Amino acid sequence: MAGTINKEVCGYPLSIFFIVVNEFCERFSYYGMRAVLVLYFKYFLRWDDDLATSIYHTFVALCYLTPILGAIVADSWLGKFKTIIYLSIVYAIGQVAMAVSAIHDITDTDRDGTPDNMTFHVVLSMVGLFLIALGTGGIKPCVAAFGGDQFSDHQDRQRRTFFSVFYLCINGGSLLSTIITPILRAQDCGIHSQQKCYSLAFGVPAALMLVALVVFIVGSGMYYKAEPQGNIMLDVCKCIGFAIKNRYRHRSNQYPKRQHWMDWAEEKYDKLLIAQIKMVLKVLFLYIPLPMFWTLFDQKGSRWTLQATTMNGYFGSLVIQPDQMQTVNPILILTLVPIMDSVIYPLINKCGLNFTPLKRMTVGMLLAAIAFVCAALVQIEIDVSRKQLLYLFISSSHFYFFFLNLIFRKHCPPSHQHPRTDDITSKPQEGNNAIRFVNGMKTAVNVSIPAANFGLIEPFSYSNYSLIKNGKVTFTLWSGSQSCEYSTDFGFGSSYTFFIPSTLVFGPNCQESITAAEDIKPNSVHMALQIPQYFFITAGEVMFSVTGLEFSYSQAPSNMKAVLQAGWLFTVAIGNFIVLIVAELAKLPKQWAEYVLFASLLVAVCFIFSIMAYFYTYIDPAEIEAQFKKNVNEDDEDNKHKLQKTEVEMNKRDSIKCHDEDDKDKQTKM
Ligand SMILES: CC(C)C[C@H](N)C(=O)N1CCC[C@H]1C(=O)O
Repeated sequence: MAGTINKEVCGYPLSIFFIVVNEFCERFSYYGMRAVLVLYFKYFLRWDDDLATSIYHTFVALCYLTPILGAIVADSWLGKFKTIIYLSIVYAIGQVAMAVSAIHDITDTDRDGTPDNMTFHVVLSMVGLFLIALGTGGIKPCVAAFGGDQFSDHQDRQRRTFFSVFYLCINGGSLLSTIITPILRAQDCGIHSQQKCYSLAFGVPAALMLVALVVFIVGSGMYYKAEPQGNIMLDVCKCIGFAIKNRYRHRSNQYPKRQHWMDWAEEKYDKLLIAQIKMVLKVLFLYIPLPMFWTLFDQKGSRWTLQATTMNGYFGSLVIQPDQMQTVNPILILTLVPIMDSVIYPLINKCGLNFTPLKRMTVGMLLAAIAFVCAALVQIEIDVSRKQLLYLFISSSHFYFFFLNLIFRKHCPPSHQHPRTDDITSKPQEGNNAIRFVNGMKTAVNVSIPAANFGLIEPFSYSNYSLIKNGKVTFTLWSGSQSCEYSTDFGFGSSYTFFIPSTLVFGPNCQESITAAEDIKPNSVHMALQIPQYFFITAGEVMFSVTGLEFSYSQAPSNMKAVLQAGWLFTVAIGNFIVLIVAELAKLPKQWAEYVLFASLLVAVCFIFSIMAYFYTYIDPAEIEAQFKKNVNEDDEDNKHKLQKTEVEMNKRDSIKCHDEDDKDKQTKM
């Protein structure tokens, strides 16, 4: 950061305050919008589950692919500062487009609460998502690298702390927004008719993105802004291309070997550029095994959440929904990052162990593998409890149906004596409870709750199953003008059949008259058992991801800092793709076996990575670049001297020649 005067507070450049606040707001915006996106697709745009999931994952993957674009623009053309400003504007426009696309009143001409021109909403939201992916991905590598740029070469320790604080901000922002936006979405809003408020759930992230932009601009006067160094990526590609071609041209044994294949570009390209490309390639090569970490990490949003749906979420009086378990990750990040930085790493140092960045990343991968072993153990526990429940279910249902048949035979005309066979045999999805009613009365009964209507149940018949959430539910039973209420509490993943007896007396409540048969017991394995797996994956993330972020910065040449950050984020994108592929291909009969398979794969990859890391030599790019520049200057001096010498000699020769010619002239004249 030569030549910049930057205000410092406690040894840290003041400018980084604006950068971390910007990151906090940006991550709030991104994760907040993402938290309600699938529900928006499903309930607002009315897409089916498959389409909603595919578009969601495509969007997430795109967000981690666009960093390459942003990095190229920043390092080669606009510089990081301008790239962040321009792409943040694109990003904010995208968020506003999303918020507008979720206002149902815009096309609700008949005012029935549903949009009448769905194409408008779909097109606007897709344009919005594209702009968001471009913006969030584009600025992500630039913001991290721009933050790193604010430190001088001697501020290594401060820069490391910056990357930790940066990670804390990412997770602080995401934690807050994933709690807040679902609450906003659940509100009712609208001009002509009230609907779930997706526009507010997207509007608040849009506002936060504008705040992020303003905060970043306010800090403008304080930043160190490294100048872009021309179309560096084009030069890099050309240089690599030339090295390969030149090597191929000189493949015969008669040409002496060169130390590195990139040295074959020496005939045409600057030695500094070749050295810089070597630095980048070395790090990129090291990145090859890394997507496997993200493949495991990203499954906490899918497989682990599905696992939570088969568990019991009652924490005392607090009920945790399966998808809320994911917030354990950012919560743990907020506690583990400071503990690692101020206790664990210094302790390891004190023990005389050199815990290098690559060693930390290796341990991080191992911790993620342990997390998956924990997930497998929890899965085995769930499977065992389910087997017991299934056994209970089968044995109790035998008695139960025997009992029902007796009643039917006694009360039903022969034409109605058809006990149904489509009884539920497996646990309901997503932690819901499957409920049905049997009407033992001679008159039809209507049963309803605010969220579902079981319809009119004919005498001596069953209703269909309805899925309802956990918690206390009050059913209202109607027969003609008479009604009564029946309340009960549900856990997660159970199934009940409620029997309305012929002797039911309607009154204010019919609590005592209705009997419940438990077809499938509620989930018995507690969600708290997932905490160890969350702990290990998050501890792994702190060691792997925070370190990787800093490593990518510190090992990158000055003109390719953002590019290498983009390379790092690219490993996240590939990890996401692998999850998509695996979800399609891996059809292991047992879920716990799949977890063990992933853990083993990561251990294998980790082993390969540790070998690669062993051969990696840490460099100080600034020092190498300075050395090259010095050499070039010295060469320039040498060249100048040589040139001067040559000029003098040439002049001498010329004057001798002139003298000779003068003499000749003189002689001829004579
Ligand atoms: C999934 C959490 C909300 C965020 C996660 N702990 C995290 O910080 N990241 C996941 C991918 C990289 C990083 C991020 O930059 O968002």
